[in-house]
Amino acid sequence: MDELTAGLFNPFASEEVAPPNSSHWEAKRRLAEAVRQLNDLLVSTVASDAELAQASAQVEALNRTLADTPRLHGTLAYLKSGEHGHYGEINHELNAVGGQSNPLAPGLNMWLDGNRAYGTVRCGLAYEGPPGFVHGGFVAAIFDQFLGMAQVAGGQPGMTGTLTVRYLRPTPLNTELKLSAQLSRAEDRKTLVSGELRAGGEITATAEGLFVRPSRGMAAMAEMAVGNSGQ
Ligand SMILES: CCCCCCCC/C=C\CCCCCCCC(=O)SCCNC(=O)CCNC(=O)[C@H](O)C(C)(C)COP(=O)(O)OP(=O)(O)OC[C@H]1O[C@@H](n2cnc3c(N)ncnc32)[C@H](O)[C@@H]1OP(=O)(O)O
Repeated sequence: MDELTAGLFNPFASEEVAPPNSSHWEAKRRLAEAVRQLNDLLVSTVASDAELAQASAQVEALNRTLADTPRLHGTLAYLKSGEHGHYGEINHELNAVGGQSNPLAPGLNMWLDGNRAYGTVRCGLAYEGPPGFVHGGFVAAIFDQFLGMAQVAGGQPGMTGTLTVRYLRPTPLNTELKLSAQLSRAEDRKTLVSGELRAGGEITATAEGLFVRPSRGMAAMAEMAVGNSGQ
């Protein structure tokens, strides 16, 4: 474990969503929730063209305001600022699948109980693929993140090498989905994790992930990413 992996799992180790660690994240979670609602409203509204044009102008004005505020580009920049918590806390807020403060993320919550990992997630209308059901790419993304966090319990966290998803039946929108996972094997740099996704007690998909700790180590991988986050 290193600076990045130390404490990574802690914020997730609770059945309740871990509360924000500062007023900054509290404020950002509120904004993220408002943007999630905006997403749902955008895909469902059949307002007039004039109303849509007016809404666009309002959002564009807000974007200009936020573009003029101080910004940090990427989780590593947040970590290096020293003001926004440890890596696990920052990832808990900004991760693309699990981040509470990232409106792209459906907001995956997860926790450990013994040697099993559990999680819950709900995907709104913006995640629709087949009519009324979650897009399969998001199901895979949820497994990638969930199994990716579960493998941290094995003590040798790595990057997703291979992820196999078996879609057994469609996964419904606007429904609390339940995840569970267990470590199948952890040897040297490879960790194998398998998991299930359930809706209303029925398994809709299963997955197996093989995670490989990079030969250079995770921290070196992160350093390699500096400059990729846009300015
Ligand atoms: C970016 C910075 C991140 C910072 C993180 C901070 C700490 C957080 C800590 C922990 C949290 C983790 C949370 C993750 C959750 C999200 C998961 C994702 O979405 S990850 C993104 C998608 N995945 C990739 O982009 C991988 C891209 N691929 C690679 O980087 C490399 O190919 C890598 C690391 C997978 C392997 O590279 P090698 O050079 O270290 O591997 P070699 O030495 O060749 O192989 C070692 C063993 O692994 C097998 N192997 C290698 N690649 C494999 C693969 N793709 N599938 C299956 N097996 C593979 C090989 O056959 C070999 O096995 P034999 O020892 O011979 O038995």
